Amino acid sequence: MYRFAANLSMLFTEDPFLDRFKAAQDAGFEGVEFLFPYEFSKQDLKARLDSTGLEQVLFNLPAGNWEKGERGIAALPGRESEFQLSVELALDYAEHLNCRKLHVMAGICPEGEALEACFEVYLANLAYACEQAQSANVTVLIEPLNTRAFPGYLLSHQAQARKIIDHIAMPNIKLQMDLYHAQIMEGDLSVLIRHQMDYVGHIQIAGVPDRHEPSDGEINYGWIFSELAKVKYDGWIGCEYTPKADTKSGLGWLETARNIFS
Ligand SMILES: O=C(O)C(=O)[C@H](O)CO
Ligand SMILES: [Mg+2]
Repeated sequence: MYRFAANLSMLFTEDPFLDRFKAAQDAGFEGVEFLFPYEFSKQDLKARLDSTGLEQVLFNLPAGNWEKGERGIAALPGRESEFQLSVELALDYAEHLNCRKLHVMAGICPEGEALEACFEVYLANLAYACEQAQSANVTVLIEPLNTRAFPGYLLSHQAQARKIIDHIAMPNIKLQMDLYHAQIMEGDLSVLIRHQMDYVGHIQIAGVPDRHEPSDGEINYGWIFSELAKVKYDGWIGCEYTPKADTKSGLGWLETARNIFS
């Protein structure tokens, strides 16, 4: 049966980052994910995992200059050697944290660059990342992001991601199916769940349209969780949302989900 992971980049932000692991454990989570671990030492992160018994489920490769608006470098021509170094760094952290999933962000095609050139670089970089990750028993994830929150991002639809996965044709590239993004871009989530789970390596959830708790907004997650149970999804569900108020008071939905589906 699937398990819920707390995304520490968005949850428990009432606490300093390294204290969020204990907060997640106290709230009953069994795993954590986050965007970028690199400002912290592997040792400090590992110590939090060891002391809480939490599993490190996922994190992202370095994604360029986030403050300057970069959202990944995998598809950026001329940044290939930077990308290769980012793969090396991420795999080093992944090994230390015993993390088996890494999200490779594509990026936003720069002004003046042809989309075809960006896609070519993207495919070559993904193949490189998969080759490096395979010996480390790590799965590379690609995630379509919605164009409202991520204007210009190279990957925005589930079918696009499936085509890329088929093209790379390696066993350790999978889809990071974030239902928040999928609902905004295409909806029809039940059919996506029923027909594309062979591609899925990780799922994330949040309410739509405001990316608050799953209990907030237009998605009926009670229905979604039962659909995931029907297809026997037994991976992780990353809780990647901005709490409406504070994290703890917004966790009632998780209690309900656990009572029904665990
Ligand atoms: O924003 C998301 O949904 C993600 O999961 C990316 O990793 C970071 O933006
Ligand atoms: Mg996501």
